[in-house]
Order: sequence, then structure tokens, then C-alpha cells
Amino acid sequence: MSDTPKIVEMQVIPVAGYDSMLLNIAGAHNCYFTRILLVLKDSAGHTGVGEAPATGVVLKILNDAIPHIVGQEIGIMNQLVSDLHKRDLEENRQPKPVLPGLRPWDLERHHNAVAVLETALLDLMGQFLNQPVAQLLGPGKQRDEVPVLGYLFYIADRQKTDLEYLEGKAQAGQHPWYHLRHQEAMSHEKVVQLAEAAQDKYGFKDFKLKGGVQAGEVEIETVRALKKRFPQARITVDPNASWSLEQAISLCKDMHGILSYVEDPCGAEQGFSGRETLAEFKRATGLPVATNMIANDWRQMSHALQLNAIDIPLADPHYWSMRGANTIGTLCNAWGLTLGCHSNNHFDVSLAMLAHLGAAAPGEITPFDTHWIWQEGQHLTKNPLQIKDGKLALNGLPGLGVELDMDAVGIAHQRYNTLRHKDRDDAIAMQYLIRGWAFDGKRATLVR
Ligand SMILES: O=C([O-])C(=O)C[C@H](O)[C@@H](O)C(=O)[O-]
Ligand SMILES: [Mg+2]
Repeated sequence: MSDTPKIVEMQVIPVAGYDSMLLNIAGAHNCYFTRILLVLKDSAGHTGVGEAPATGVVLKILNDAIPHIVGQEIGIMNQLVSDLHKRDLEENRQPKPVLPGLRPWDLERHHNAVAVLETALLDLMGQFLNQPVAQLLGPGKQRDEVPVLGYLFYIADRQKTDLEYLEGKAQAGQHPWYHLRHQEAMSHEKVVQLAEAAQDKYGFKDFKLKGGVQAGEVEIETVRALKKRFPQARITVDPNASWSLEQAISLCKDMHGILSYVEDPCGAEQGFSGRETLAEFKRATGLPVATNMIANDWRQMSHALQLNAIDIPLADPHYWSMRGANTIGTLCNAWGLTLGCHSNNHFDVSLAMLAHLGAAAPGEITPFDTHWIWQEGQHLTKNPLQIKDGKLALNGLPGLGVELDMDAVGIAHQRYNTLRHKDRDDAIAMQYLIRGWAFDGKRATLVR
């Protein structure tokens, strides 16, 4: 019937890269972060790639899928993706229903395997049709450049650990960002200095501060300092639902004109779901709310919409999938919401995924989150996309427009193989700072 190329090879390659000691509600980023590359080769000689967070569960699901994928035509890509989805559900490998107390990224894990398969197939299909992936999503390409924000963190002192963090020694002729991103930054002044360097290097117009680390009052002061330095910027703070509803309202109610929106200020408490508390927060403060914690699948999304709990769903293609996240964009456009995008530490294949997702989103979008500035320089592809003027521009190539640098992939894979802890666990590095430290989703990391 059809005559599309056949998949002749599927490789699942876990990789690791370097990270800084970035703080968040779940502790401190370790010196390494891990990802999975899914690489498909087809009979037309094309290579399709996707990237996902690395967990043992996702690796197993993908490795088990190899015999079901190899030999199939890319023309039945929808069926291949939905079959994996069904096997994933049947084998009951998904995380159990979300329980209060789980770390933020636990809420995002489901469907990583399905999403990365879909991405690699879209990459192949785009190359077959000689079109960028953005043209294969929803309404097709809407823009060539996608705004992204400067994602700021408090940074702990890596020298208090014996972990292998890069020191980022200052070098003549090198941009100060490459030094500063490895140094301790706990004060308002230091965070503003980071923002200045990031703005100078990448041209950001907007910033997000990762909160849930210091007392809420301190984090709000950092936000004020950022706004004072960048009066034109849209600024948001994300304490990952660690503030109580009462605290969130009291911290944010006078922040109109300073905070453009707030991300997951509070979550489930006292028998109320995070969707209910965010709806109350919105009503009490009148501030727009973004989330990557309480509307991460269609059932959660429908409850969030019925409660009018959110304005900016951060639809990450790594768990919504490229087409799922694009559908959220269509919904946002029709319902007066604004699409944004969540991120985790990532390599440059994911960077291309964000660019194509943003390029195909109809209507206005909120500048996307990306952790890329913390990793930039560690490329797994040749000629990765660049953030310039606070935007990611598509490169005009078909598919995702990426070509793997197999030498760099090999090194990152070797690095992964040497790691003792392969799945993310931010408590490990944090315990160097506070002995016996344990995650508590309702207490700021350093308030112990
Ligand atoms: O918006 C978010 O919640 C995130 O970006 C989640 C990430 O895991 C972030 O907290 C981080 O990298 O520590
Ligand atoms: Mg968030």
C-alpha cells in the first residue's frame, strides 16, 4: 500500500554531561546530569533522534521496544507510538498515582519513552518529506524564532563537596558567564550578576528564578532586585509548590508589576489538590499562574481548566510529546491561555525539540524555559542551535535539523557508564551541605 522508508536500526544511548550545583526544592544538582538519546536509522539513509531524561525505567521500556520498531515503516509512525503507549500502560511501568511528597520531576516522568520515540519518528518523517518538524505539528510552522527566558538558580558552593563539578576557571577572552555559572551565588547581588552575564551573552528579555531554596521572603527580595535591574523584563519565580497557599498569597499579593506571573507557588495541602489551591491563589492575588506540576496529563488538565486554576501550562514535549504539547498550544490559543514550556537539564537535541515546538505553536506564547545556558558548550550535535537575542531560531533544515556528533556522543555515553548514581537524585549533593538532608516538598531546601 504505502512505500515509506523502513526503520533498520534503533539505538538507545544513555549519556551524561556536566552540571553546576544548582539548588531547588529537591536539593542540589549533582555534578553530572543524565539523558537518553534515541537514534533511529531508516532505509533511506536518514537518522532520526530524540532526547529524554534518563531513568532506568525509560531505558528499559525503550530497549524492550526495539523488536517492535525495527523493520516497521515510518508511514505508520502514529501506530508505532500508540502501540508503545499501550505496552507502557499494560506493563504497568508508569509511576503510581501522584502522591504528595514526590519530587517535582517524579510528576513528569510518565510518557518520557513514548515522547522520545515520537520525536525520533517525526525527525525521520520530516527528512522524508523534506520539511522541518514544525511543519508536521498542528497548524504547521507559525514562526522562525522562539523566545526563551533566562532560567536563574541559586548556586551552592561546590567546594564544600568532593564531587567532580567543573571549576569554570576564568579565562582571558572568554565570556564571564562561563566562569560565573560554576561559582556560588546565594545573594540577591550574585543572582543579579548571573542575570547580567546571561543577558549579555544570550540577550534574554525575561527571567525565571528557581525558588523553594531560601525563605520565601528572601526569594521575593531577589525577584525585586532582578526587576530593579531589568525593569522591562517579565519575571517569574518557581518555588515548586513549596509555599503554603496562605504564604504564597502573602508573598505575592503586592507583587503586581514586579512578578509577571508565578509558577507553582503552592500545591496540595490540607485535603485540597494543587489545582484547587492554585485557583484560590489566582483569585486572591489576580496574578497569572504557570504550572508544570498540576496539569501534566489530559485528566489533570481538564480539572485545572474547570477550576480556572492556570494561565500558562508549561507543556514540556519530553512528557506531553511534541504533538501532545502542540495540542496544548492549540487549546491555549482557543481558550485564552498562553503556552509555555518546562525544562530540565538537557543537551542540544532537546534544544531543537523546544525550538520546533515553539515554532509550531499558534498564537502568543510565553518565553520557554530552557536549562541550556548551564550546559552550553557540551554539544552532542554538530552546529547546535544558538540562543541569540533571547530567541532560538530554526535552522531551516528538514526534520529536527540536528546531526549527531558521534565522537561527542561516545564520550558522553562513557561518562554515563562510569556513574554510580545514574538516575537523578539531588539529595546526594545536598547532603554535603546539610548532613542527613531529606526532601520535604513543603519546606525550602535551606530552611531546616
Ligand atoms: O520548572 C520546574 O519545575 C523545573 O524546571 C524542574 C527542574 O527539575 C528544576 O527544578 C531543576 O532543574 O532543578
Ligand atoms: Mg516549574
